[in-house]
Amino acid sequence: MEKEKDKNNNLRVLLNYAGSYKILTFIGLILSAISMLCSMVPYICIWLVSKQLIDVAPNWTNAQNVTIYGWLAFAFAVGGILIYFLGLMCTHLAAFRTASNIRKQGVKHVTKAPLGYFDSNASGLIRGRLDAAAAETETLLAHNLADIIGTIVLFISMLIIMFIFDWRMGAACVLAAVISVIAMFSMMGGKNAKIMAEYQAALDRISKAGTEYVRGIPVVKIFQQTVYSFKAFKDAIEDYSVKAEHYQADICRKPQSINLTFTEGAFVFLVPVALFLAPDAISSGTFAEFIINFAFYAVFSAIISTALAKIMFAASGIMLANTALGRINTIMQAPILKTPDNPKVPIDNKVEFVDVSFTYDGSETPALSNVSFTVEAGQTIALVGPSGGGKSTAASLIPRFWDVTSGVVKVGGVDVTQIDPHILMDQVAFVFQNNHLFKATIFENVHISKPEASRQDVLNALSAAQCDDIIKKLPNGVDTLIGSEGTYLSGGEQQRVILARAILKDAPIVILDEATAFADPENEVLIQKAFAELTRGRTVIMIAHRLSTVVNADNIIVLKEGNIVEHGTHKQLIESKGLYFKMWNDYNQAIQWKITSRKEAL
Ligand SMILES: Nc1ncnc2c1ncn2[C@@H]1O[C@H](COP(=O)(O)OP(=O)(O)OP(=O)(O)O)[C@@H](O)[C@H]1O
Repeated sequence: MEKEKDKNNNLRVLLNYAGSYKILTFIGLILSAISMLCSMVPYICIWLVSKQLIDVAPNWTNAQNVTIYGWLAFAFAVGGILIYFLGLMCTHLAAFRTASNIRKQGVKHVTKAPLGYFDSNASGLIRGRLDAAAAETETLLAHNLADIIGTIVLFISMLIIMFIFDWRMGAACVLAAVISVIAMFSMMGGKNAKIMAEYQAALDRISKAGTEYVRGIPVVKIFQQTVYSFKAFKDAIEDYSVKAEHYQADICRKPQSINLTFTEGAFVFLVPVALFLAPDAISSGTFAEFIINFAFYAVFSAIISTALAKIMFAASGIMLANTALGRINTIMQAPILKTPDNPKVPIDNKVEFVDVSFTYDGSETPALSNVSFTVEAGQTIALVGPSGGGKSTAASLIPRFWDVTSGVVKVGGVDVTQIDPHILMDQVAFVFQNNHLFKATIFENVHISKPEASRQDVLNALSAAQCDDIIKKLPNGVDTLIGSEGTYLSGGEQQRVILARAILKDAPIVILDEATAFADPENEVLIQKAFAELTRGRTVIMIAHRLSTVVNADNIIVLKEGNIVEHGTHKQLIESKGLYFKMWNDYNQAIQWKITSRKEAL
């Protein structure tokens, strides 16, 4: 019952996407129903012609209405086809508009999602999902719905006609159809519905794991692995084959055989019933009419298989559209970044965390628990600590990649949720490790952070980010398209261009995720210089992986499992001999080891 309600709701939701074009769907459905009624008329005409011929036999010239019936049959057959096409045009127009509106509204919705949403939902992937789901709804709206309505009308009129001429032979034909339909629905209903859902879910898992596998091909190749090393993909394939075999062999085999037998042989009961009725017809002198009726039902029963085939296609279309709509709904339910009704303006560049806790959606343990700290305007603080401690999470709450679960993050004395998102974005520049360059020129890649900047501003930013050597060696200098025709930048070079982008933005607050690995020592020196340019005179929150870069920070916050376990200057933390002290010793030992190995290698 609930499910039926869901389906109806889904259909209503889908139809609402069509906007004013919704009416075309209804017109299309009505036309489809009319065309089905038209397609019945030729059969009745055949019956009438046969009856008249037998009535006047052997004086055939007395059969005056034969021509009229012939033309009538022709007119309704052609008219039915034309009306059907007209109906399809309407449903197609509405379906295209629906799909296009789904795409537009989906994209519009996700652009309002917080940036963090795109960490786990790559924008390309969302677009792909939206596109595929929108296309899947097209089939339902353009064809399946019209076919369902047409088939319902066809069935009702068939039932009426079946019983008009000879109810006994009519019942024989209907019985075959009923058995066929029962067999078909037994594959889908009851406990089989659950198995079918599991089968669909296995199919979904295989497709997701397949995508992950394709993404991971470089890793698989590098480590000389095979597809079987991708356990999730292998498991998904195996699980699917078990479910598919069970579904096909145990669930579908019997009902499908019954369905096909009675769909294609709708007259299996007709012949025995006719043989049973024939003697009566002969003795009562109505054998001629009996033969006409028999011929009519034999011909007419052929429609049953067409109607049943249509129902089957329509049922699978509805299922597909339902799953598509489910996918669309998850996109439409993406969280929205709330904008303040009466935005406030930050008064300075101070950053404050007041009792902040944050738990990722779907996670049970908080990534941050009751975290409080203050970064005065112009100060530099470093977030350090073991992997998974919550450093990146804390940094990402400042530009509202996510909103806190409890507590407040303030910029310039104002809760970030009360600042106009555009102003907040202007206030903060962030350089994260997963920032990437677009397939565009170096100039465009930097210019994007401040569209009103002049060419000279961009060049100055590149220079400040120590990019002069990169530009010098490129064929078209700053106008070289990167990511094409063999023009690729090394990791360290890319990092410097990204820093130029942040320098050009000239935001007073800088959030910096210091990269863990650079290509070579030369690049590293240049990057440190670029960092220094970017952070000069600004409020800086730095996620530090190498402790050498935090020694001069005004405050170091040590995060472990989402809690601040220590804070203070480098000197204070070394003296207190806590976690930072231990990390510092480990770090120095690692450096020592690196230097010794290099010396030995030389
Ligand atoms: N998008 C996400 N969804 C769910 N959990 C997440 C997400 N990002 C991080 N986490 C979890 O939140 C916790 C803190 O992660 P975070 O990335 O902030 O730590 P970190 O200190 O920056 O780690 P690292 O030094 O390895 O970058 C971890 O347990 C992590 O698994």
